[in-house]
Amino acid sequence: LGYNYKWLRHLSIPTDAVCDADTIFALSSGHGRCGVAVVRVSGPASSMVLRNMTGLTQTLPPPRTALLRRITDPHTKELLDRGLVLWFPGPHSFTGEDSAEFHVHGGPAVITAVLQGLGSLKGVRPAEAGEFTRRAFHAGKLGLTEVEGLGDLIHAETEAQRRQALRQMDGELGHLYQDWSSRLKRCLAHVEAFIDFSEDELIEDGVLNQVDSSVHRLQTEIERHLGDERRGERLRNGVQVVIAGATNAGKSSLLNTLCQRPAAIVSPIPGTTRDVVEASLDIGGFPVLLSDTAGLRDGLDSVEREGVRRARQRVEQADLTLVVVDSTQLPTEPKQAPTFLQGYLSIVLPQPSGGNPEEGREATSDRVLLVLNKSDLVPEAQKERTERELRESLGLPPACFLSCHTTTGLGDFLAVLQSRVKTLCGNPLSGAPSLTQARHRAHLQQSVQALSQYHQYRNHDLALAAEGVRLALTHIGRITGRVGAEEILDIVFRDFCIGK
Ligand SMILES: Nc1nc2c(ncn2[C@@H]2O[C@H](COP(=O)(O)OP(=O)(O)OP(=O)(O)O)[C@@H](O)[C@H]2O)c(=O)[nH]1
Ligand SMILES: [K+]
Ligand SMILES: [Mg+2]
Repeated sequence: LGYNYKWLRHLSIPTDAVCDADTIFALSSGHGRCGVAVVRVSGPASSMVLRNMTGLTQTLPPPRTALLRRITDPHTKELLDRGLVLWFPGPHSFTGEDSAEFHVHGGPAVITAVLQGLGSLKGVRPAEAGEFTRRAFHAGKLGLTEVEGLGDLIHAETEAQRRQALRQMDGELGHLYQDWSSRLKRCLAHVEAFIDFSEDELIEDGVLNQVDSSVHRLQTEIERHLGDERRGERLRNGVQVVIAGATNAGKSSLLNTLCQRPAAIVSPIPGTTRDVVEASLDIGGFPVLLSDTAGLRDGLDSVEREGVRRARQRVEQADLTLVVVDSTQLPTEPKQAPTFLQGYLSIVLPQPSGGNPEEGREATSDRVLLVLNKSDLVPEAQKERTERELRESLGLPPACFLSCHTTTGLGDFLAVLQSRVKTLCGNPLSGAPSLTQARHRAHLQQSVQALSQYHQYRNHDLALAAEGVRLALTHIGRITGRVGAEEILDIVFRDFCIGK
């Protein structure tokens, strides 16, 4: 276990999980027909596996160097394929153990034959989901946030997601949490020293004041990290964009235009859409989960009413709502357009309950985009004057004229949409690394809460105050995996596939 032993003591992991002597193997490249498939092997028997499968009886290949070999069945010696083999002696491997790789032709029969050959060797078994990464974690090659970053990198579908995941895998988020953790440890050590030695006057009085300000600074930093309006989580999970509006405004047409396929049924019959229809989009490198919803009206039948209920629910949860308006319904006198649209918005969006109306208006502007659809049916002059009126009227969210039929105005609309989505996700490369997971958020919130326990008891019960710091430390430790419960590890590794 080498140098990792020190912090492994803090992990309540059954020792058999750490010292698993099995050698594992799995197909690490994607499933299905492909040019090259990579089969990975890790564990103490890796060198034996390599010898038996490649006929390299005397010497092993030089470390980390590809060698073209005949790959054979270990028992019958039948030729299975010719491919590249690589040898990674531990600890300089992904898992920290002796490992090997076979790069073979990606046909299903070749892969099956190689996997069967490996499985027939003694002490060698198929890997479980995430087991390679789990071994890397136990060997101290990766922290838990790095493991999660790796998982996100494997699942990243857009450019911005890839950047954020890579940053996390590189350890930036882990370092931030590690830094908080070591500062908390120092605070705890000082409080405990004060408890133990202050009566003998072996410790100066200023120590506690220092701890006070350190704890205070930490609280502020963690709270700032928490106050990111979920940008990192949004980038990781996708921005929730909901299309809403009256029946027949062209909501489903907009969904289909944006995802460039007939995902939702379009028809001139009002009340066509009932179920929420979803599509994933990549908007300028940012992930968007777009939902089309039922047109809002007092439903005629119970099914439509349920559709409207679901639509309203989606709007409430949305990061951004595209409110679609049929432009032919706009007043022909452009001066009246702002008032008309204010009224339209108040029907589509849930009414803000109390609070400052100015604030409510600002929040609406941020979370809404008006799409004035069917612009092909509106005279050019009326459009221009309406646009001018809308620009000059305060308090309305930005509005774009668009025709789903001719796609006129689509470019401008996409530019506005992209800049909104970008703001909602933040730049994954600038500033401090983002909070990316609800799991981290929960522990950080509990950590901040525990720190307020410190302040609460600081003047009358130092033992309880110290307990607050200890608790805060435990929660940060749960994020990085340094202080771990097996369930947390299970949750993290479960998200990996076999071969990772
Ligand atoms: N001229 C014109 N017609 C459009 C445009 N967009 C949609 N339509 C038509 O408007 C009608 C309603 O379109 P849908 O996309 O089904 O409208 P919806 O808002 O999803 O309707 P519901 O699901 O019933 O609420 C269809 O006949 C579309 O062809 C447009 O840009 N121009
Ligand atoms: K319709
Ligand atoms: Mg529809």
